Amino acid sequence: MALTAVLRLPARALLRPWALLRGVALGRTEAAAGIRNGARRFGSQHVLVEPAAAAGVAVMKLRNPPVNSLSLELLTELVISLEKLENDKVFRGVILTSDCPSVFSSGLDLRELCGRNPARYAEFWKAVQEMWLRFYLSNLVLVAAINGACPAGGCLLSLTCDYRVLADNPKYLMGLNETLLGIVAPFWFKDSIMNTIGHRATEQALQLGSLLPPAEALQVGMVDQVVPEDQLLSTALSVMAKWLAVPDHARQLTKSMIRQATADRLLKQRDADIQNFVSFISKDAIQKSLQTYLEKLKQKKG
Ligand SMILES: CCCCCCCCCCC/C=C/C(=O)SCCNC(=O)CCNC(=O)[C@H](O)C(C)(C)COP(=O)(O)OP(=O)(O)OC[C@H]1O[C@@H](n2cnc3c(N)ncnc32)[C@H](O)[C@@H]1OP(=O)(O)O
Repeated sequence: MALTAVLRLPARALLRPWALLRGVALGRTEAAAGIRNGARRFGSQHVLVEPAAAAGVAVMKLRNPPVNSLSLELLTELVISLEKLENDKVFRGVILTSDCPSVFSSGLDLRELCGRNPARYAEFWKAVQEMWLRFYLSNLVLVAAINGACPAGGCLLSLTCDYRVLADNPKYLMGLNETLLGIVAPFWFKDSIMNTIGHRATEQALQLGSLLPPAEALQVGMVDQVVPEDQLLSTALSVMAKWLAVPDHARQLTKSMIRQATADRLLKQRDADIQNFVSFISKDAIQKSLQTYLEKLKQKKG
């Protein structure tokens, strides 16, 4: 960033060196535009973060076109962006949404699950674990504004949030559909959904790999609200206002009391979970099933 541009920055940006780094990542024009509007805006290649109209609230947008598949890069950038917001005392809540049309996130990037070597699988899985742990245990209030399809890992990401609002569109299917790919959702995916929709509903949803349309997702409790698409952000902001009316320390301790035990199950066996993943995903039969699924997805268009 040129010295003249630095000098034009407001004092509060200079007090936060990472705010300058964001500017570098965004490119000078975009960063400067954000600051000129009085709004601090930052981002990385795949995650855009901008302050919402409400004080203390940031909107975090996934932007890994075309379908926000959760690649190693996107997972890493999500964790870094959340950490930056947690370290910036200005922010108390985050609205998580998508910058890609009609898809919130297509789940884990299938290209990360096929044809890679064991070391890369291990690195990728560590990043999936890290994303889940950091979002699930975040001190901030996280509200998911789900503006598109939300299968598998995308659903998992939304389940880390404190509240989910889904836009009412029959194409916006949501759920943990791993079994339909011939793979198995690990225990902490299962814990996330079971803590949200309960034991019986999980037995069905997880074994069947159900992808639910909005009305059914609401009925089973996978989301807390379904609203017309043009009201998604305003609803997320109203929900956020309600959650932010509670004193942070009391809410944070309560959240941790409810969620820590679930997170500890993974924390106690992170390495074993990575080894399980690597040996499972490396099996010929699993690779074949994933390749077939990926090819079907590609052929869908033709
Ligand atoms: C004993 C126990 C041990 C346990 C050990 C662990 C086991 C492993 C656990 C792994 C858990 C996995 C979790 C996952 O998240 S797997 C990913 C599952 N995701 C899906 O099934 C969704 C697939 N995608 C779709 O259904 C559609 O793409 C979607 C509805 C999201 C959007 O549809 P749309 O029509 O808008 O777009 P297209 O389908 O045309 O897709 C556009 C291009 O994007 C590619 N694509 C789609 N999804 C993915 C993906 N997840 N990863 C990579 N690429 C993806 C698609 O192929 C198109 O590509 P092309 O343009 O090249 O054709």
